[in-house]
Amino acid sequence: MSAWFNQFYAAIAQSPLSHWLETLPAQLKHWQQEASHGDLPQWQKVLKNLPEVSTNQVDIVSKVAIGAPGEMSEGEQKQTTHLLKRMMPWRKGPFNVHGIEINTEWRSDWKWDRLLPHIEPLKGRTVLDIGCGSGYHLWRMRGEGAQFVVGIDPSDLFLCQFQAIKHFNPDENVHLLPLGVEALPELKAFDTVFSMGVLYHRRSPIDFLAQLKAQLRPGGELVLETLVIEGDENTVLVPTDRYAKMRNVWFIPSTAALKLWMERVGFKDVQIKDCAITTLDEQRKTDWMENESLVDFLDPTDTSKTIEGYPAPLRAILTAKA
Ligand SMILES: Nc1ncnc2c1ncn2[C@@H]1O[C@H](C[S@+](CC[C@H]([NH3+])C(=O)[O-])CC(=O)[O-])[C@@H](O)[C@H]1O
Repeated sequence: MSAWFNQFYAAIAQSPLSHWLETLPAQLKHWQQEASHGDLPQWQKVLKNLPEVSTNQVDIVSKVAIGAPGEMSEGEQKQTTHLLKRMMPWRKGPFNVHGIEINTEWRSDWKWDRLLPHIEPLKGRTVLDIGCGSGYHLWRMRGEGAQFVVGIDPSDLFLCQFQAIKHFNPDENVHLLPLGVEALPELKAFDTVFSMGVLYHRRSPIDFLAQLKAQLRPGGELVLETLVIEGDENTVLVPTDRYAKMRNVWFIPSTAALKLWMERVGFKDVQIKDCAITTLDEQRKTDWMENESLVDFLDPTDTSKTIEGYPAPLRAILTAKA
């Protein structure tokens, strides 16, 4: 684990991110101490047992698929499937690892397809994905030619899932750090910052937007994806309790309200690029995520509503400049 982070420190030491080294090592040391009391040691064991299989065949441009047929024996494939299943639930993907199809709860590739035509080309860019989950989109960012890709997500499980994929595709320019957005100093160094599916989990969304802006170099691009509702610039839904059975949903603005919030924190050229209802094909239960999924979160008699009676999940993609 220290090796993962040491690789990251070495990679940023001579870069515009070097000032991160003033705070990051102490934070990750603290995280390591805390995490050692949870499930992390068990997932680390899983990672240690993954077979060593190298490949030159990696497709991270049209999907995330690693390996060519025949590189992994049938026995290794069985063993790997068993080990990866010990890291369930797999939510964001899908991944194909040496023929093993990790059919995740979400078709994260569909979100990627929706946003890619609308963003500045990633070629040569240093990018940050805040709340990156298992890191599916990190690979797709690298696939678009980003030079250096960093994801942050506070979940220990998602870090380990990411490391499992990285084990089979050890790209030194793709990293995931177990941090929440609140742990970031004002880095002002990234060319593009993504944050998808996180704003509604924040109690203070305007502060969150300011934190995103503080990670960008002047002129850098924000790509923001979040739940929205229909309405004008003063429309925002604050659920009385749960939203789609999630306890931690705080603010669901209209796209017009969100645009206003972004402008109020100083973003320029804010544009609403896409708005899509989440379908039952995009988020569903699979062999790799056996818990409840979207179908269980919607009103069984009217799927335009959540089970609590709110508008069903509608997601928008906005871009803006720092
Ligand atoms: N304080 C925090 N700071 C950063 N991340 C956080 C925080 N709290 C929770 N998260 C993380 O934000 C992610 C939200 S999921 C979107 C994944 C991906 N981006 C996707 O667009 O598919 C959307 C959803 O499941 O509702 C999870 O991985 C959390 O661990």
